Amino acid sequence: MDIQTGHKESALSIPGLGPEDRIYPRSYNETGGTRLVMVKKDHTKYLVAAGSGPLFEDLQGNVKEEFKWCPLTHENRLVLNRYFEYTAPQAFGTQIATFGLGDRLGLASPGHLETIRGRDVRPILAQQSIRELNLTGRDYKEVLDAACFAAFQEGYKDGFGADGDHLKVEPDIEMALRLGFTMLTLDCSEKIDNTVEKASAEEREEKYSQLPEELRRHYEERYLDQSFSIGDTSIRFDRDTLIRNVLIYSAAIDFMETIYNTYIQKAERPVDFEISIDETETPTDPASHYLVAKELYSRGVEIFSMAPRFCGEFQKGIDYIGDIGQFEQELALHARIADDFGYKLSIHSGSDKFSVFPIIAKYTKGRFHVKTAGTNWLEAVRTVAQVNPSLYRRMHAFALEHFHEAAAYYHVTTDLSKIVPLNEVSDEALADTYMNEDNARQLLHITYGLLLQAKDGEGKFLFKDEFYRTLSEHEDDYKRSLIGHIGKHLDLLGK
Ligand SMILES: O=C(O)[C@@H](O)[C@@H](O)[C@H](O)C(=O)CO
Repeated sequence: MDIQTGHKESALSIPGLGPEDRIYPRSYNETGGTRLVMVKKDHTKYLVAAGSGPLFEDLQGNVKEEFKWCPLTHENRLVLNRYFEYTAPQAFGTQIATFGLGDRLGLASPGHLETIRGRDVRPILAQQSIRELNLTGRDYKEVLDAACFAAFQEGYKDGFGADGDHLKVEPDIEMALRLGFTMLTLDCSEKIDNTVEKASAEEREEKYSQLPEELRRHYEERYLDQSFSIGDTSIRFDRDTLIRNVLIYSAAIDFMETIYNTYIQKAERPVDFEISIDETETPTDPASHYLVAKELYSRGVEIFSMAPRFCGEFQKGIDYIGDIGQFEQELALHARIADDFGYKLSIHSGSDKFSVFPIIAKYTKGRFHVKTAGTNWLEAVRTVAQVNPSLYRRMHAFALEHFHEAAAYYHVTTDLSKIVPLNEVSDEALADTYMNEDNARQLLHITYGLLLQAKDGEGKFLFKDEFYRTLSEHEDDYKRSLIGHIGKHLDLLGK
């Protein structure tokens, strides 16, 4: 099979590739006497090197008929990073919109890059939380390898990021930084006191009085009975408001400062630092967002983005649930706070929030960070439903049986009784019936880990191997599905 390289030499003709195999022409590169391209043979991808030179020598692989066939290993990914800077992740800072495209399978990034290419937004391709790693059985090396190889495969040279997402403890932060992640999302949910909103004023006073006198004085001197402007809106911290915010957020703010001073300030390269306070029971009042931001910046902590918990529901894989008028009112304030302090507003669980994307685009003035992950998993499931109905039926039935185990990891309000029974749906109607209905979307969304890890009595994967093989056989179908669906997200975000 030949690849027209547009180079003065003849086309690169690679022996041993059959009609089912493929060459990825955008991956083609030449350096120092080596010609390199990515191919897929028998549903396995390789880097194929020809010629000679340091790159040919540095890549690990088997030489056949003067071609070195190099597997997509971590070691070969590091070699690519050394020779081709665009295959390594980078930080982006606060001035350009960024879009998180968490890829639980390690298969979605080529489609993501095809979608985002040429748009005024940059992709954070390697974005997985520890929760996702635990549920999929992957690690950060694999996540970052897949993203780097995708950039090489697609010849995407505009830069991509790598987000250690929802990190809560220092060992995970150290591991992500050591592996070269360029963004850290610090999850402060376990430092936020959610009991405060349910307490009485007397109980809050009592709890507040037990805080160190120095801490109480710190906040009272700076905020008590003070008013602050957020655009045309003035916020004021009366005693009860201040006490509530100090009880809810002061430990989290100290945690943010410690992590910033310990890791971000001392990092050897730029790291985008995101604060996540979205996965808490307590919606983030704009006044609370302001106080957290004011405290951070007064302590010298500068961030890339902040993810508040918005009013309403940002549930996984479905549109916004709530009063859009109230959402718009509060988002305008959240966006203004982020703008005034110079960071970006971050929107978590951004998958499919189509009804609020125009509002987000408007008030962030197109400078945002939006995170998605589950929606590209669901597009993979949609593709399987279209081309391998038997596999989809088996996965769907398993998901129904194990849904409640998965519901422990994600907050959803799925009503299983509203999901049409499988035996009432034809093969041809599976994708439309289930991938366009909220309850079925959430059923398949949150059970991804159980589905991918499920094994039979002999230790053989029930679905995973067939799932990956099906997506490999229908690589272009999956890519088209992603381009359409993720493209809809970006179109509505004005990108
Ligand atoms: O599912 C997860 O654990 C993560 O992908 C998400 O929580 C992520 O932070 C996100 O908001 C993507 O929608």
